[in-house]
Amino acid sequence: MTLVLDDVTVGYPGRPARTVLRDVRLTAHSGQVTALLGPNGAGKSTLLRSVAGLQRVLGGSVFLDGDDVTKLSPAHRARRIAVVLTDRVDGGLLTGGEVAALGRLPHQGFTSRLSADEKHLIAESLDRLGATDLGDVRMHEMSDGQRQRVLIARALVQQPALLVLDEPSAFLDVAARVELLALLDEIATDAGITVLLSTHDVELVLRTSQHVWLAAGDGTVVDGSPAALIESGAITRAFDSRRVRFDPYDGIFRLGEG
Ligand SMILES: Nc1ncnc2c1ncn2[C@@H]1O[C@H](COP(=O)(O)OP(=O)(O)OP(=O)(O)O)[C@@H](O)[C@H]1O
Repeated sequence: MTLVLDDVTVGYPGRPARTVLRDVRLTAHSGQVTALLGPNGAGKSTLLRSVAGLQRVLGGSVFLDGDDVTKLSPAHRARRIAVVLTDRVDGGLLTGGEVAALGRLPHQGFTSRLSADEKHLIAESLDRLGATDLGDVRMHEMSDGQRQRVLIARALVQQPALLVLDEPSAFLDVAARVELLALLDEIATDAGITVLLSTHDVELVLRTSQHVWLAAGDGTVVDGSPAALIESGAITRAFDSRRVRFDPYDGIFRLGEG
C-alpha cells in the first residue's frame, strides 16, 4: 500500500487562486511512518488535507494503491483513509468508547450493531493508546491530550490503508510525544499501513524517523532520510532564522548570534 503524489498542486481556489505547494511528486510507503516537517505556513496542513481528500487539489493526482483518491466517493474514501486533525474537537457528551466506536461507521452504516470482533478492536485500540480508562469518560471532561488519544484510537478502529495525522503531538507532553511516534511506527509496521503525519518535533523526527517530507517554505517539498536532508542542507535552509541555527552534527537547534 503506497501513497503517490503525482504532480500535485495544492492551495485555495479563487481569483486568483492561491497556490501553496506546486508540482509535488512524492511517495509514502506502507509499513512506515512518513513525517512531514516544515516551518509555520509552509503548507503542511494544506497538503495533508488535500491528500486526505478533505480539500480539492488544484492540480495533479493522489494515488493510494493505484486508486485516484481525488476521484473516490466520500464513503469509499472513509473506508480507506483515517484523518486525525489538531482542531480542538468538542466531542460533547459522547464517551471515549463511543467516539472510538465511530471509527466503524464507514464500514457498517448507522443502523448496524457492533460485532464481537469490532468491540474487541475498539477495546484493543483504546488500550494501545493508553486510553482504556477514558472509555467511560465524556469527551468534554477530558484534557486536550486525552481527547487526542481517543481520536487516534478512533482512527485505528477505522482500519484504514492510510492514516493521516495533522500535528498529533500538539497537545501531548514530551514523554507522550516520544511514545506516540514509537507507537505509530509500530502500528504502521504491524498493520502494514501508510502513516503520514505533520509535526513540529523536528529534532525528534530527525533522530527517529526513516522517511521525511520537508515542506521547505518556498512552495516545494523534498523528501529523503533525515541524514540525507541534513547533509544536503535542506533542513538548515528550511528552519534557520536570524536567531536560530540548526547544528547538523548534533541534530539540534541552537540560539545563534543574532
Ligand atoms: N482557508 C485558507 N484560505 C486561503 N489561504 C489559506 C487558508 N488556510 C491556510 N492558508 C494559507 O496557506 C498557507 C499554508 O498554510 P498551512 O496551514 O497549510 O501551513 P502549515 O505548514 O500547516 O503551518 P503551521 O505549521 O503554522 O500549522 C499559509 O500561507 C496560509 O495563510
